[in-house]
Amino acid sequence: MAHRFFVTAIGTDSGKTVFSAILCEALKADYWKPIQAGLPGDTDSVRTLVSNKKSKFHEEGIKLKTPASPHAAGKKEEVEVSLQRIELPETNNHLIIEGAGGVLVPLNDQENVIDIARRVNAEVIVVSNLYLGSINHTLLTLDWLSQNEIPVRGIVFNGDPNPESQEIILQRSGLEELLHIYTEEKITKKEIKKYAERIREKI
Ligand SMILES: Nc1ncnc2c1ncn2[C@@H]1O[C@H](COP(=O)(O)OP(=O)(O)OP(=O)(O)O)[C@@H](O)[C@H]1O
Ligand SMILES: C[C@H](N)[C@H](N)CCCCCC(=O)O
Ligand SMILES: [Mg+2]
Repeated sequence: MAHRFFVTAIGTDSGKTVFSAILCEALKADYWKPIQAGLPGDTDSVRTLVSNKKSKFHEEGIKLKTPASPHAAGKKEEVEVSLQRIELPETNNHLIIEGAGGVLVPLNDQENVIDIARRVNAEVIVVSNLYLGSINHTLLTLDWLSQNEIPVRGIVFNGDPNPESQEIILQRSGLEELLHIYTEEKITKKEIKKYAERIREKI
């Protein structure tokens, strides 16, 4: 059966795009960014990082130039940002869907980015970082997802190891660590392939 994963994180610039490229490469999956705020977009980045020929890169759902929260970018550019305007692309392949920022980033006055995951019935993967303060940001995110009955497939750590942080996050959440992406000098096709090998057996 084709997997449908929604990649979220504890914030912005957390490594969602990097991890989405890894997962696309591991599963030869398609990629889709339903809401892009800020250009050039993540779809171009993932396209340049993925090596396999099967992955397709779908047109973004809503594209905004302003690098801001989608609700603010939409207001500024006078574009309606809403769930209703976002349509799941057609594919029989696995699909990796990348959110924007974290779970409660607003699309508008009522809707949030995580509502996209709910609407398309995708399994959520949370990218967590390991800076001081990230335990709280991660546990708040996971607690909100659990309280709202949104299933989480697992956690991906991105950054320099911090065993105390990683252990307490895994222990409190009861979730599986799917992958640890270390801080690399540069993220290129080579690094993406290396991590794709590591996650393939876990997914
Ligand atoms: N492990 C890593 N090693 C080196 N650079 C990294 C690593 N993870 C992320 N980066 C770099 O950090 C920047 C932010 O990462 P990324 O674009 O994946 O974040 P994001 O969560 O997708 O952000 P957004 O919310 O804008 O979609 C990028 O330039 C990326 O190449
Ligand atoms: C511009 C950025 N790279 C993302 N596209 C959008 C991040 C929105 C974050 C909103 C917030 O949590 O304050
Ligand atoms: Mg991104």
